[in-house]
Amino acid sequence: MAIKNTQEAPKTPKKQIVKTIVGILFLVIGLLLLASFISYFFNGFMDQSQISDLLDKSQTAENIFGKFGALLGETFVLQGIGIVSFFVPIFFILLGIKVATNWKKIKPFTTLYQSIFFMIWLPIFFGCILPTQHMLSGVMGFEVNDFLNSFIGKWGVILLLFVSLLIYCVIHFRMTYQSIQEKMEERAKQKEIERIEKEQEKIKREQLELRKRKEKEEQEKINKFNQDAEKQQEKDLIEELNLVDEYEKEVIQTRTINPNEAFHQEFKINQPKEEEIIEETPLNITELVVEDLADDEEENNQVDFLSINDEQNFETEIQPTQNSSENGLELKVQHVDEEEEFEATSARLVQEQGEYNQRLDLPNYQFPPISLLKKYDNGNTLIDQKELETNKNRIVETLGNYGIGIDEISATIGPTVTLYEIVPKAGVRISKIKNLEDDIALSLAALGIRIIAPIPGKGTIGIEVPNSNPSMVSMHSVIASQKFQNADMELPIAFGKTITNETFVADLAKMPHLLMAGATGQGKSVGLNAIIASLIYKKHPSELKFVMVDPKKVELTLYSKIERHYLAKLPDSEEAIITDNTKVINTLNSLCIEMDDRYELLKNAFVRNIKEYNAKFKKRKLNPEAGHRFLPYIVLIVDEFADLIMTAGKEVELPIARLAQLARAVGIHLIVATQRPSVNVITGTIKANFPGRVAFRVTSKIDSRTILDSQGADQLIGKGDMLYTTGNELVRLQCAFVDTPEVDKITEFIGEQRGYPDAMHLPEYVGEEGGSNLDIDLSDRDVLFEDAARLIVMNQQGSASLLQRKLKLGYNRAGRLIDQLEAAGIVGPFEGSKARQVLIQDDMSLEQLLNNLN
Ligand SMILES: Nc1ncnc2c1ncn2[C@@H]1O[C@H](COP(=O)(O)OP(=O)(O)OP(=O)(O)O)[C@@H](O)[C@H]1O
Repeated sequence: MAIKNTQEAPKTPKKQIVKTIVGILFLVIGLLLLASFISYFFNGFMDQSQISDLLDKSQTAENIFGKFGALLGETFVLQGIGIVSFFVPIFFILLGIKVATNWKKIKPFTTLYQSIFFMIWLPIFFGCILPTQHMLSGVMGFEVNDFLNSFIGKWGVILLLFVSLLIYCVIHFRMTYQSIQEKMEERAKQKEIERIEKEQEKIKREQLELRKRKEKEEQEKINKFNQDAEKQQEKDLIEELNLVDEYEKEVIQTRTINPNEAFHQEFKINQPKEEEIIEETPLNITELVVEDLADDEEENNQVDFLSINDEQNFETEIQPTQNSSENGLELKVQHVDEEEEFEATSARLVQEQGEYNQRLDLPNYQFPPISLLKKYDNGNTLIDQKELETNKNRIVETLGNYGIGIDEISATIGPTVTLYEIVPKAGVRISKIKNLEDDIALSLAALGIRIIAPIPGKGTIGIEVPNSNPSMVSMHSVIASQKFQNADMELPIAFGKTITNETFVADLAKMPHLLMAGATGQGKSVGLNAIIASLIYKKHPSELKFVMVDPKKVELTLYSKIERHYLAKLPDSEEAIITDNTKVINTLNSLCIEMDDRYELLKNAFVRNIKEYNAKFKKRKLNPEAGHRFLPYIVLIVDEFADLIMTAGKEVELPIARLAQLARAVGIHLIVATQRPSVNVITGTIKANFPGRVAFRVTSKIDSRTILDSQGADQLIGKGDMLYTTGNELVRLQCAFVDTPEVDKITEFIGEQRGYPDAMHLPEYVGEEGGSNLDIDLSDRDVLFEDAARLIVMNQQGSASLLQRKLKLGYNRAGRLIDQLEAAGIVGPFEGSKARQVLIQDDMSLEQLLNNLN
């Protein structure tokens, strides 16, 4: 929809003409005075006598404008105010330009007003410090200084000049103590911002280098993997070849001698006797063969030929082996045959049983119907023509005030914001519009103005203005959309709608990990629910598992209903949704083990990623007896990452970073959300491995930079207004809204259906704190062991958190100490949520025990 800018009507030409003429006259006067004054400075003394009689033609002046110029110089410069006379021509020049052009930036009267002080001050100043230089002070400066000198003395004049200058500065530049302080603070802030920017840039550079390094490493890994695979393949082939070789020999012998094993023995041990036995034995096929053997022992091939003719199956077994045993070239023949045979087997299996269908695990599983999601009344964007017109006028006006002309302006109405696209007049600098961001926001009296200058791919400038009546984007509308329903993606996520009201669908498998940030109450949890719902609407329980970490304990609990369908957990844990931060470490490490296991499977299957692997598995080319299985995608969701980092630090960061670096190929994807996108939560390593970013509204520009590497998230308007990027351009979206009752309905619908017996079990991980006391070697005690023992006995409280707090330790070390204390009999065994019992009651007994230990 386009609104054309109405151009200002031109002024009447007559008025313009008069103005132009007057302007030129002023300009000429100014230039005349200026040239006369300059000329007077060089020739003034020579011309002084020439102007005594202006009408005497015999007398000529050196001044550029002759006697008239000399007279002007004499009057203004020498007899008047000295060098400051130059203010006069400058004023006329400015006035001339102003009148002729009406150029807003030129303000001659303001300039005059501002220079009056110096027109008085400077002549007195020159009169005081250079009393003989009349050209500088003029007669006025000289006389006034003379008078003041006689009145208050030379030092009095100097003081007067200094004080008056100071007062002028205070008034003119508002040079108060506070303002100076503010300026200094501002400068310090500016410096701080610059420092942060530099740091961010450094981090960015480091990230880039890290990413490059990672890619190189990964490439090397892949190369090594391929080489290993090739070597292994060759080795396998040679082994098989040898095996078949041996087998061939065995078979030949068996064929020639069987069915009588004893006969075979005899044949082997004593060949000459053989003939005799044959003679005595009634004629049969075996005898025939042996007979042949005896007749022509050198021609083994013949024997084979006969044997082959004897039994069809035998032929296929012997033929290739026989060839391959001759030289290396036939190796390939053997390989091809086996592959063909293998292909034939899998093809036969597929023909008999059909392709493997993982969904048959739960054949009657019903996907939740879309009707479980609520339709919101205001699903369609309401166009308020008046609001559009007002905003357009204000934008045009504001830009006009800063001298930015507009050729064209158009509006695209989105669910929460309207994008006004501007085509500026030729020659307008883009940075100028960008700098006016705050002014435009002020004049539109709205939060959340974002200026996109220029809009990538278009030659226009975008100004996003929030709608006064934003419309809700329902989950229903995005799930029901063609775009989502027909999405040909591995893990499609319907985030919401773009500014052009199109459903926005992204593939988590491509991202491959997602970092989400936003201040509290801006829509993070709703966003997570939208992601989970999108995946559930597309993926069968056999194809997707979630690992959920929810330190807030309330956000993801609803999903416990679908534990037996969609969740994965550690084998020994009761709850599938992890709310205890200490358990997270085990789960993350367990996921790392799962990742390594999956890589092993991929390696054995000679494929590079989960998609190829599963495709091969479905074609029944991978033997389940060799450990192969259909691999569901695993999506790890962490709702409050800052909390985890605070409590477990590196112990969480390392497995997360490892998963983020490597897990994409094996179908493990991470979605990490945080309220606090500060650099100590989202560290460089984490950031470098999470290319997908979603930012809801954050409170500062710095937070926005941390999450998006650019500002913008601080200007969002909240309530699901978000920016999404995968490293290229930012996309502004309105996140789809899915309410708790809707999630409840979906999980209930799924939960009521038949599921797996339990949540998917992740591999077992025995953490450092997981070992039994029997494993603990008390001769290798922690150096803080005695301190910890004394602290526990003194407080009579056997908890790791006490040690963490008082001794400033990480969780793991405190846990290890507690285990050692338990092994030493100072504290009792683990009692769930209660603190451990302290078994030593006083210091004396403790010292005794410690002595014994030593
Ligand atoms: N996409 C959306 N559309 C409309 N309203 C929304 C949307 N997302 C969030 N809201 C509104 O904002 C409120 C807070 O959202 P949400 O609970 O997701 O915030 P949050 O960022 O998770 O907060 P916290 O970090 O404190 O949990 C919601 O109750 C809802 O009213």
